[in-house]
Amino acid sequence: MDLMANTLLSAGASPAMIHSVEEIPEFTPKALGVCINAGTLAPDWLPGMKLAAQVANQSKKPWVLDPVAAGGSSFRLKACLELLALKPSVVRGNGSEILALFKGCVDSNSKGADSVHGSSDAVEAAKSLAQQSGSVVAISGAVDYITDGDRVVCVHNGVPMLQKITASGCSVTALIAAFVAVDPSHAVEATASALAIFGVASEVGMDMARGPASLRTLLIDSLYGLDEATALGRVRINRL
Ligand SMILES: Nc1ncnc2c1ncn2[C@@H]1O[C@H](COP(=O)(O)OP(=O)(O)O)[C@@H](O)[C@H]1O
Ligand SMILES: Cc1ncsc1CCOP(=O)(O)O
Ligand SMILES: [Mg+2]
Repeated sequence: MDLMANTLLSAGASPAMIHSVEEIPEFTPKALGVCINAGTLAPDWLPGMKLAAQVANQSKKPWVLDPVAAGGSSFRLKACLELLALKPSVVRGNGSEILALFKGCVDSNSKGADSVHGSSDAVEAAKSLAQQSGSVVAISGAVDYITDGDRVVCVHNGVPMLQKITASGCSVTALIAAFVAVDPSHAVEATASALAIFGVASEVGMDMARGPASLRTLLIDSLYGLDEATALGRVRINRL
């Protein structure tokens, strides 16, 4: 939650981390976008997540799902599939998470929040999942893939060290929610842009980082200080 909120603040967004069902009906309509993250899922939390998705839908606000470790347990997979059925604008996961959602079964090789698959292993699953769900599906990894079931856009920014920072994936999903909030009718473009900008910030930070802990800090600083020339000069996006 710390890294997610600070990522959003650095990028100029205004985060609020809300859990309670008492607050969600009043709070959610005020937000321009919602991010629902399954990371620390518990039975007590699931009703709030579903309610937030429903209120976002009623308020015509985009919402984005991060199905953290979806293949890790039956409870988690069922919850993520129920959330996906509530029609997020975008679902962003790593290769293993997108494959678990597509196959609808737990993964006996699951490493939990970390992927055991490359992002390219999940491209066909992501296309089918996007067609079935109506959501834009993004797979993160060495190359990020974003699809609406028809187009596939690739983002080549980022550094491998991001895998050593917990919640880097969660944070880029939050950034996707902020970008989609700005341009809800172009969810593919907004998602690719968020992934590219997060990747560029990590590349800039990596020039001075000594390891994951310093990169974590430099990532936030780089995102905050990113200028248009650096962003446009370093973004690498193409079509598959
Ligand atoms: N090998 C890599 N090279 C460059 N960027 C990467 C690599 N692996 C992950 N990333 C980037 O790290 C961020 C988090 O992605 P990922 O590690 O796949 O998510 P998660 O933490 O949910 O598993 C994304 O912005 C992604 O592009
Ligand atoms: C390690 C862990 N366990 C539950 S949530 C979480 C963070 C996962 O974050 P990310 O998918 O961004 O690495
Ligand atoms: Mg993750």
